[in-house]
Amino acid sequence: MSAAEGPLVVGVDTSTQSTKVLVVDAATGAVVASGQAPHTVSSGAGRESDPRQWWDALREALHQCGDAAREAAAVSIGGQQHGLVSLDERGEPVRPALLWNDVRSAPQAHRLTEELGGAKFWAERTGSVPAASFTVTKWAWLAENEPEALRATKAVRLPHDYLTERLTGEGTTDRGDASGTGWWASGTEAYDEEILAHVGLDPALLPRVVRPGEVAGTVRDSHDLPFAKGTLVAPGTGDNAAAALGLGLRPGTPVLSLGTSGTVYAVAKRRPTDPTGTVAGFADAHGDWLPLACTLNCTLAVDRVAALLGLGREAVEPAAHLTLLPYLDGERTPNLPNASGVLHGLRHDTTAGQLLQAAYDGAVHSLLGALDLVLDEDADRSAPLLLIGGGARGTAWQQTVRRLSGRPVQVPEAKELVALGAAAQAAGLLTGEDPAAVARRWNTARGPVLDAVERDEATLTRIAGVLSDASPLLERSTNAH
Ligand SMILES: Nc1ncnc2c1ncn2[C@@H]1O[C@H](COP(=O)(O)OP(=O)(O)O)[C@@H](O)[C@H]1O
Ligand SMILES: O=C(CO)[C@@H](O)[C@H](O)COP(=O)(O)O
Repeated sequence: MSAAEGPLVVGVDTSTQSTKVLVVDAATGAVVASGQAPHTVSSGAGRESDPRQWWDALREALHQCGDAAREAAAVSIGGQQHGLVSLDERGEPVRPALLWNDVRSAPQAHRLTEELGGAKFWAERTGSVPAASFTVTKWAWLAENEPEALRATKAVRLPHDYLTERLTGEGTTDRGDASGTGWWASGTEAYDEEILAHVGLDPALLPRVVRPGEVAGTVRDSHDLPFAKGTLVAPGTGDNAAAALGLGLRPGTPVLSLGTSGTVYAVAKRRPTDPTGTVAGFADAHGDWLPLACTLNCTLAVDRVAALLGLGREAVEPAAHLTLLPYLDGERTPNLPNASGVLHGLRHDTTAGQLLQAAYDGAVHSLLGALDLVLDEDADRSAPLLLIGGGARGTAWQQTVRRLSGRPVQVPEAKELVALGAAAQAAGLLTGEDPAAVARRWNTARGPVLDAVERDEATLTRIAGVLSDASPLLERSTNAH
């Protein structure tokens, strides 16, 4: 037996690049054991992963946790949002999952928006204007490009649903992740029959939406994970909603997450309906809302620039007059799915370190442009930004966010806030507490606050100018993919 004060819970983050698992003492929030195993994502035109690999990675990450995982009284799975997992009648994937950062469905996003009443209709109905990331556009892409795969599909799941179902044997999801599909009406909090009919998706193929605080199921008999039969399984949720739980987030505090995706969000009491499409009007995992903006190019894009230059991540030098829009994967914020990277201001004396700093600046600029939009009008504009995700550990990321936001930046010591939020959700099942209150009791957001510095308006203005002037180039496909 472990020396924990309370029962143990397991929180999982099945994210784009890897699965991370924490075994947590529900009484104190102490992390008793942890594990991590990588995923592979296809390169080239699309971004796909085999869902069975997520299960294998979960098993491997749990194995790294040793005996602690066996003692878990409850488990919860948070994961990358939006991915389309299509399953056959045996529950096996019909094809690899189409991931959130696969932009091939950009034409379908555009077409669906126009066909069903325009951006305002979608924002009012679902909270969001569909971009290529949204599941509904991927379903429409499948219908047009792989009709046989579509016909073979007998169940449609999101990444976290897929793993939860393999644990419990029941098809379930939650409001947070459902709100990123494009077929969940945020006004009525139910699947939208008109949208589903329009894209030819039978609602019977979709999982049941479990309410916050409800048990999604229990661990079934036949599986190869170290959980005991009957272990409670919480609803789980999308990774951003899970991190919001993991931080015990209250309205008015903005979060900037630096991972494969860059995201900026806050908890809100009012249902978001942004017709410009910059802010996605997601639901959070406990009854409020999570207005959020997301970029496709964050840590991976900057790491790629560093690798091309042969530099380490921290080898930056002030970028002076150099602008790099690091849209290596196309971009979602701003909505430029066909874009590629653009460099402006190169001179004989430009250094590699300046080029790298310009990549950081370009990546952070896109996120900060949406910061005020995700906050309620009465939010305190000088409150610290919470910086999370793998990139938050990097000094160059921290300093770039600090300089371009002009705000204090708080970096929580806890590293895996998505998995921690899932663990808090699992703990809430045992104690009857609100998971965000559990996380506050665990004091998960504690960490150093970097003081505000003067905002670098010149750089922000320069990047905005290049973005605007390069607009025809950014809308054009390079045909490299
Ligand atoms: N010490 C570090 N400094 C800067 N970046 C880091 C550091 N450690 C990890 N990262 C970045 O974190 C990213 C992974 O972050 P993570 O939030 O786990 O991504 P995801 O959830 O999308 O899988 C990597 O792409 C890497 O660039
Ligand atoms: O698409 C979004 C949010 O809308 C992304 O935030 C995904 O949820 C992937 O997250 P990471 O794996 O990068 O953390």
